[in-house]
Amino acid sequence: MTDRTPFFAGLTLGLAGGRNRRPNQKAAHLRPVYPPRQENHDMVADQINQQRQRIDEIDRQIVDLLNERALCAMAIGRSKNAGGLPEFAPEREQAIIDALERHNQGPLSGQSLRGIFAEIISACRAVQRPLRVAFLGPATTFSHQAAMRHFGSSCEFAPHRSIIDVFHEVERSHAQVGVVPVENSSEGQVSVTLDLFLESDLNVCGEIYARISQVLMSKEAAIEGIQRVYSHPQALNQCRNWLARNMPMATLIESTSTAAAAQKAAQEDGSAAVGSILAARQGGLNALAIDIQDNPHNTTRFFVIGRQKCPPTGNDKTSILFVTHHKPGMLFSALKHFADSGINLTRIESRPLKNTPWEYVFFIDMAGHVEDAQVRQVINTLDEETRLLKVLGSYPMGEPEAWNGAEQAV
Ligand SMILES: C=C(O[C@@H]1C=C(C(=O)O)C=C[C@H]1O)C(=O)O
Repeated sequence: MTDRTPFFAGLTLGLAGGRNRRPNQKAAHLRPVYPPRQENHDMVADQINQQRQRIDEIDRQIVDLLNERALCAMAIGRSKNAGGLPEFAPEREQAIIDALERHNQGPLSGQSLRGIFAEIISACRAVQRPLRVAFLGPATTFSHQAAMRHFGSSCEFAPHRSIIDVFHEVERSHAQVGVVPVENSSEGQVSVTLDLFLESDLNVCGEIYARISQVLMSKEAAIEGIQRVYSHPQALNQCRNWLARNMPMATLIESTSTAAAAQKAAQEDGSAAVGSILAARQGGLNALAIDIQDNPHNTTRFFVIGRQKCPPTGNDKTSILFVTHHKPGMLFSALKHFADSGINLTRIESRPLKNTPWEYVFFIDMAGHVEDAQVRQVINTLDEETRLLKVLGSYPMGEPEAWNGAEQAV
């Protein structure tokens, strides 16, 4: 991806018009820094130099240690190849991050540490074999960003035109994993994804929560000149009130993705797009307003799908789907098994069964792993009582992303 200078000009403009900052209030990093008074100057310079030398020394040690770590990963990769095991081991990656968070004494935050180790693990995975990650493209969609944050940048990211293509790529082994949206905190279920699980044999082997900050972007310098706003229907819905309040005269036009909308806005005068700050940057567009989603806590949950199953980590979720017999009390009876076993349900959703009108398939997420005795037992009972039951997978419980605001996403 290339940075283009106009984006930065546009971003500054956008921030001034953004929701959280008054026009003349400068961000701390933009305030002028004055040189220290002359008498302190030498002492300060000396202190800084000393610490910088120390940092240079530490950085060299870090590089040596990282290479030592990569050599271990290569050796593990060779053993896995010999044993026919997949290179990607999500449960091990989760265990590493959890243990390091427990070990961490600060001042680095847990979130910083997670980001750093996502990249370290990504690089060590890549020396075995780069992980190929299929996602709903084009580049810069929220799926792409969620995938990059979760898997680090040392992967092959493969954009696809539709969610069904992402499933197919993983099914055909063209990619080891795929990232697909499953639900949004404002807009609810992503029905295409749910429906595909009925037909597909892929497993859910991870979940990613991504805070969604929507940006209004355009090659125009101000909102006033904009007649058309492009975006994915989900994104337009997420910003419906803001758009009605701030640009009531603009026509809203649906696109296949937020990234495609940004491309359209880059080609047309008088047009804007709603999408990610990354899409604005990629398209060289001005960010005219940031965080325009009506719900400030707008979050999308993604599933990582793969052909492999994920062993327990001690902090997992399990997703299943089932179809009950069409008799009174069947859903109640199914849910009662979970209640009786004290299993915490984290989501329940239904979708119509396509080939049997007025019958439904239920999707349930629960705390626990399918190898846990209690979860196993309830699933076995349900299997006997229902017309169809499918375990979609057990996977490490994801953590909702801490909110830094759109500026940090730059
Ligand atoms: C090195 C391994 O392979 C991969 C890389 C990992 C790492 O860099 O720590 C962890 C898990 C795997 O996805 C391993 O399985 O231990």
